[in-house]
Amino acid sequence: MSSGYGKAFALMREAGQGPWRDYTRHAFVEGLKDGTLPRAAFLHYLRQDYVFLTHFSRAWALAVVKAQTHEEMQVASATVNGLMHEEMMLHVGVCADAGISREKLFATPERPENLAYTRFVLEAGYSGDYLTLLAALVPCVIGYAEIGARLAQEATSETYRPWIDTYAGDQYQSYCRDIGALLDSALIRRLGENYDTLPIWSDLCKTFETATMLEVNFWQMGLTP
Ligand SMILES: Cc1ncc(C[n+]2csc(CCO)c2C)c(N)n1
Repeated sequence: MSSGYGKAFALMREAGQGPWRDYTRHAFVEGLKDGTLPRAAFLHYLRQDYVFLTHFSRAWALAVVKAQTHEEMQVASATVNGLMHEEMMLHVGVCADAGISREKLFATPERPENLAYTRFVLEAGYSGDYLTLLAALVPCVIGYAEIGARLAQEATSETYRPWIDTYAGDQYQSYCRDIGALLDSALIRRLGENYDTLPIWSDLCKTFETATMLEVNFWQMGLTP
């Protein structure tokens, strides 16, 4: 299922396949699939995710700063825009329907698992270059595409269908193919075609794997409102 999101993503996913499986097949994900995830856990997750996306938008803004080409800047700035004007607004809408006001959503206390993940990604952006930052961002972005695509096929309940469709839909899948291509071209531009033979490659894979493990913790947090 890793095909379609580029070569570097497939290699990084392969290098950290244990954590990747824990992330994409977490009990929270399986609960979305069969509809057994309690509504309270889902809403708790969404509120935390709203906070998560605030910091994630800031990290993508750092990618605008660290970019070296117009296209690299465009992808990053379009992502900041999409996150703040679309994805975060979906969360605002679902929470409003569940009686959680904007004020309450904005004031959500941040859980440590959430804080650890976003500050890890931001640190990759502050201290690292564009490649390091992308390696920290990609598990989150493409992981949801993989989860959405699988759940669209395997879901046995309609309860969480709107959530699944957001990530399984053509628009999000096509965006993730672009992100995979961006990662490939950014690596080749800076390191050459044989980037995966260089010492820096294992550092990038480690960053990818750490972000993946932090996604596992985020799902686990979702199960404990
Ligand atoms: C914990 C957590 N991980 C991943 C996503 C998915 N996601 C994060 S940013 C983005 C859009 C493009 O960058 C998408 C789909 C999420 N919402 N929450």
